[in-house]
Amino acid sequence: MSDQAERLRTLVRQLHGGEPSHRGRVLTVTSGKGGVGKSSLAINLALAIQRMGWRVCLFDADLGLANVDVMLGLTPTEDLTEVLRQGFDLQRCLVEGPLGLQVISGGSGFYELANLSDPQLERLLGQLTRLDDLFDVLVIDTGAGISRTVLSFVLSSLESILVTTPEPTAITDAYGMAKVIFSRRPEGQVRLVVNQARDAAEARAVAERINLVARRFLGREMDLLGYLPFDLQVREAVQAQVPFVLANPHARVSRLVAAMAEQILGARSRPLGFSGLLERMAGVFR
Ligand SMILES: Nc1ncnc2c1ncn2[C@@H]1O[C@H](COP(=O)(O)OP(=O)(O)OP(=O)(O)O)[C@@H](O)[C@H]1O
Repeated sequence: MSDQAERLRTLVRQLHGGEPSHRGRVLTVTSGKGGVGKSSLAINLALAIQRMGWRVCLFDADLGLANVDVMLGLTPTEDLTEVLRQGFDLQRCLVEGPLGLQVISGGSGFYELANLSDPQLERLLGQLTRLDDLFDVLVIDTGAGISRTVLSFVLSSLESILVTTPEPTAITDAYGMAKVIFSRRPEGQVRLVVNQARDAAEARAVAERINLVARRFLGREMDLLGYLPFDLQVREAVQAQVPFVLANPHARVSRLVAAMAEQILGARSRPLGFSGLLERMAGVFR
């Protein structure tokens, strides 16, 4: 573990001549339970931020079972496995999406991608760090749960958006994820999004329920970034492969996502740059 931490630090020094570049923000969108609407939120949030004028890269880190490209109707030309096997530049995997959003697909149906070794994860994070000059914001859509790969991405970023629904199973798993994040990345921020909530009151009740336990057992709590109601337009947008913020920019769900984007970008930023990914991953392996 400590060897890997040292290798990561050396890599950061090599990449930046000893100086972190202090540029972009890295946001991970994650969840404890699968199927809660994480990818849908990540895509629409990335587009809402891009629409505000920021240069955004959306990385689908649900490696091996990625579907952001499908939800956007994109066909990636380069495969992430080649970056890992041959050391290709990650920039070759960038595909342009709507509004100029740049997307990197995590590949689908590749067992190898779903089971990356530590050095492969390291190489991938190193390549992401190199995108720092090209983008203002990197949105990483992680897989669900607390696997090693998911945690590597989540713990390597300082800002995480934790998605849950009001269902008890999703709430329990969201708390589980929050517990891991707070214990292993105490300096980071976790914001909660309650998807498929009846209304703002239900979302606040869900957040309070999680925070009650989090305050008591972890001594921490999460800000409620926002909520989204159940809305068939979200499902229809997935089916039509056109994100709802584009298909129906004035719909309630779209306005709620735009408000989240404004809240995040208006919030105080810690400009560590993408290089922070590796520095913090080194901390994970310490
Ligand atoms: N607010 C919503 N209203 C209605 N349907 C929704 C809403 N949010 C998500 N969905 C639907 O729920 C399904 C799962 O969404 P999504 O793929 O974004 O979840 P996920 O958490 O990323 O799943 P996974 O864990 O498999 O990656 C999709 O069919 C999506 O259209």
